[in-house]
Amino acid sequence: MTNGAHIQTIGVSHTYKGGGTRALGQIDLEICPGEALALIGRSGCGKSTLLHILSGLSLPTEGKVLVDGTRITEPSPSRIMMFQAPSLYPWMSVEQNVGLGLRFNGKMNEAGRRIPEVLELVELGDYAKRNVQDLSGGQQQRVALARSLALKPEVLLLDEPLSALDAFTRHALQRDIRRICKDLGITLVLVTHDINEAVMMADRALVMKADPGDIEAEIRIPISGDRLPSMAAFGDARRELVAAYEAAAGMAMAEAQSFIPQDSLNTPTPIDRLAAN
Ligand SMILES: Nc1ncnc2c1ncn2[C@@H]1O[C@H](COP(=O)(O)OP(=O)(O)OP(=O)(O)O)[C@@H](O)[C@H]1O
Repeated sequence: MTNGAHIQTIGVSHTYKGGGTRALGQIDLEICPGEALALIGRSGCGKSTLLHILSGLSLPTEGKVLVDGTRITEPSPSRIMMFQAPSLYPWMSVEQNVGLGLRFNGKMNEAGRRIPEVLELVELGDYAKRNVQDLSGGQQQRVALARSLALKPEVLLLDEPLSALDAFTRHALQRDIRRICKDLGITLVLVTHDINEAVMMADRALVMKADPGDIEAEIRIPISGDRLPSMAAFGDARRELVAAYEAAAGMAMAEAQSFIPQDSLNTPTPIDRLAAN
């Protein structure tokens, strides 16, 4: 269990060198310890740029990011970023891949205890000795998640890590990542194009607009316990988010709806079916 980190951005703006694209206008936001926050918006509105700045991988052109009151100037193993590709070493076993973060951070003395612990958390306890090449895409993302968790991060930053997965696997991971972060007290920030993913995973969603990237709306998603797309509260939050997305993107509702996987509009999703059995 960590305390989760408190994150604050003060006047953060970013202009890329070269082409001079102003990717972010002026972002002032606060994320509470242990909160799950989604950044959502059309392509090019600056979601990934903001996530990279929160991780310390990029420094803003102006403004600053404070984590627990301290200005960040570089990446840290306490703030882990996960991407669409799980980036595993294919010739290594599951446990060797999970131990890589510990190895690179000089913490191999913790491997014997931490690796089995985090493999249990991601439900891969029986897969420790397996080669990662023999795992499905969803299981490989679970290995990458276990590798991140082994470092006991205070912040997990997700840049659409589930977008390449099938609907069933994706829903299961959305549920499990939220549960694990809540159980461990990790502050979660995720970038997604998928409105359902935001409602499945986040306590709050920030809807961004482009030119320059800015926060246009904030939607709270106060659904306690397990979330299912068939719940009335889920549908309410999704409708609110679609309306905000539509306004931010300057598009018609029908066009905004086309960004949402149709399988979860009104029909039961794989997760609903799982819960019903
Ligand atoms: N390395 C770069 N150099 C110059 N401009 C960039 C660079 N990376 C991103 N941009 C520009 O900055 C703006 C914001 O890009 P960013 O990738 O943050 O948006 P995004 O909302 O994450 O988009 P997507 O959803 O497509 O990933 C865009 O106009 C993009 O073209």
